[in-house]
Amino acid sequence: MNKITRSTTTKSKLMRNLIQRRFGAKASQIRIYEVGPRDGLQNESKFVPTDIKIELINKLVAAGLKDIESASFVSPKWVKQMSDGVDVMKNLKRAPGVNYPVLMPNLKGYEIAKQCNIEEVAIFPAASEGFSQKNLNCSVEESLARFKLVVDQALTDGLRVRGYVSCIVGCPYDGPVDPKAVAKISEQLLTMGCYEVSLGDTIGVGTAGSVKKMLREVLTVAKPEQIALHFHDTYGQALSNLLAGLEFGIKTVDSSISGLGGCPYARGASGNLATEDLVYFLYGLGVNTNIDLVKLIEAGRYISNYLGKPTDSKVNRALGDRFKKQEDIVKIASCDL
Ligand SMILES: CC(C)(COP(=O)([O-])OP(=O)([O-])OC[C@H]1O[C@@H](n2cnc3c(N)ncnc32)[C@H](O)[C@@H]1OP(=O)([O-])[O-])[C@@H](O)C(=O)NCCC(=O)NCCSC(=O)C[C@@](C)(O)CC(=O)[O-]
Repeated sequence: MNKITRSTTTKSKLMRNLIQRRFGAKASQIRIYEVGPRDGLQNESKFVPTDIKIELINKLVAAGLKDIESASFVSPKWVKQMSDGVDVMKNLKRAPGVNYPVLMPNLKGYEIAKQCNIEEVAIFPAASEGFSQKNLNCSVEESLARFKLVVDQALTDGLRVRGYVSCIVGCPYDGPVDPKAVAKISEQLLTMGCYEVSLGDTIGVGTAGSVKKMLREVLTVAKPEQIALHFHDTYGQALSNLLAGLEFGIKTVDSSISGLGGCPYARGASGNLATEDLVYFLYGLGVNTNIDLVKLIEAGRYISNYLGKPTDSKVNRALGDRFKKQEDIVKIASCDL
């Protein structure tokens, strides 16, 4: 073994050891939950035709993603972009081993979604009253009562249910959010029967400091393996917030292809953490995600080109067309240059 290869191998081993000490032995099992086809597209004003939505989902599957939130069944009067959920889910050819969850605000959405052979549903109360009123047209308490009906029915039908909590740090209408309120809703969702609670920094105001404070409270009522992190990158804090969250042993991360995303009812919100940036970041930590970054970048370009705007993923912009092989990108990310 020559000197350079030896030093590279030693560096990789050191990196793996560091990660295992810092993030636990199973850091390599981080699960990426892709929200691009739902959260990513719901905020786009130009209607994306069903076949483009389906092609995007297929490209994400080809890149290796295993959990892809594919549609929402909300009122078409509220979010027109998502009004073709039935067509998306009925025409999508499901790949084995891939989970295609869908989001809904009430039993009506559940009943429509149920016609589409779904296996997992997502519900989305907020930790703040102001956002609940704007996004769901009801109080937090009323929303929880509606969501309970969805959960009860879904569990009776043998489906899995994921719960989001929106506005985990700040609300565009009420300002700062008390971590205790986030913990309370998280606990209620778990008690209802959600297998996982995804903590959404809807407007991306969180910092590593505020996210840690919030997580300390939430983890008094939930185990790290019941929690997912969902960061919008409005203030450029998503990756540092994620690093803070990984230190608590959380192993599921939401992200959106090309950094698309945002809620039409959250003033000032921008896109989610970009999946390309997340995968690059994880490869840099020595975490093998089994995602093909070349194909992921291609998926990001596909949807950005369709939308006629540049990608919001910095990694996609930086790597672009320069690399055709996955191993070359992984080398850059892990500094094995
Ligand atoms: C909850 C409602 C429906 C209340 O809205 P409303 O106007 O109070 O409800 P309604 O019961 O009076 O219904 C109004 C109309 O919508 C119909 N309707 C009612 N429900 C459905 C349904 N499910 N599917 C299809 N149609 C539906 C209903 O039948 C009626 O039609 P009409 O009789 O007038 O012809 C509305 O506020 C809504 O749909 N909100 C959803 C808004 C949304 O999708 N926001 C984005 C997702 S949340 C998010 O992105 C955050 C997250 C999850 O990513 C995490 C994070 O980032 O923090």
